[in-house]
Amino acid sequence: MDISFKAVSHTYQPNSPFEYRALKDLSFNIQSGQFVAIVGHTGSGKSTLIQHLNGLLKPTSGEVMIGGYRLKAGEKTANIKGLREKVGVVFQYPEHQLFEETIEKDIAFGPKNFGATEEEIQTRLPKVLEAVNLDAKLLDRSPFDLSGGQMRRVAIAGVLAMEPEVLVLDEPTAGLDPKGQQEVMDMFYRLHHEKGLTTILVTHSMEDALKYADHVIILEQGKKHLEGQPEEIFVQKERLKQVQLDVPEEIQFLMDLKTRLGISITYDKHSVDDLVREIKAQIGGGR
Ligand SMILES: Nc1ncnc2c1ncn2[C@@H]1O[C@H](COP(=O)(O)OP(=O)(O)OP(=O)(O)O)[C@@H](O)[C@H]1O
Repeated sequence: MDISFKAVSHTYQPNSPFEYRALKDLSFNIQSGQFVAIVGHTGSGKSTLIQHLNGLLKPTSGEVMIGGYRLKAGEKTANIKGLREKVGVVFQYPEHQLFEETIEKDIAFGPKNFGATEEEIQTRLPKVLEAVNLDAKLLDRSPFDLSGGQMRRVAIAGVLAMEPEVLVLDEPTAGLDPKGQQEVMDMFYRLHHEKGLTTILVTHSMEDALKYADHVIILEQGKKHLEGQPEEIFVQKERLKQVQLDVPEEIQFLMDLKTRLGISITYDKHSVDDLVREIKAQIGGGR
């Protein structure tokens, strides 16, 4: 689904002493099928932004379009349930929201709520278990018997079981060890391509944004600071520094190669082997 924000502002608790303008005149477009990273410091408005994607929040002014669904102040969104079915949100620490007595019931909760039949649920279950790499033998167990990493997979399976078209991920790897982080991100990346999803990832990791996203939006105090393709955005060291963000390690490495050794390699999601080959070619290092 195409998504657009048109001059969106969001003010919390308006006309009260606690009034806070968390989004300020924000405009951008996301095309169906894109993998977008939203990056920004604590308090820059990332969570506020993503809550507009499934109608948990509405703009105070401006307009959000998600496919054919419109969110606008003073206007009732037609069929908001349909929107929530199509936009799956994996909130931070989603395992905290598990509550059913078995894993099967927890995964089935969302689809059931949206009217999926028992038969449909039984067809979806093996697929989502496979996607998150969970053993079907666990279905009758309590989610609370599992490890933290497995509990998160159950929670993610519950979102996938809704068969969303748009997947919104709010820091999905927070609190996982490095191996778990990579597994979870690789899983989302695979799903994104296999299912032709539109994916919106909120992250603090410049490396993840570089590795997985094809479009990046950097927020600062509720405003758009930078937007574009990762390889355009992440070379802008000074602009990133203004908002206390660093150039991702891989890009910094390529920049250092250029300034220190005169080796010029354009960023292109290299594997280590590709990189070694290119460096060798430039320094005349033979095979
Ligand atoms: N319910 C609320 N009432 C008042 N202010 C709020 C509310 N929720 C968030 N804010 C404020 O809005 C600003 C943006 O918050 P938001 O959670 O969107 O930022 P964020 O970029 O997601 O931060 P983090 O990385 O810490 O999750 C913050 O200054 C926050 O204090």
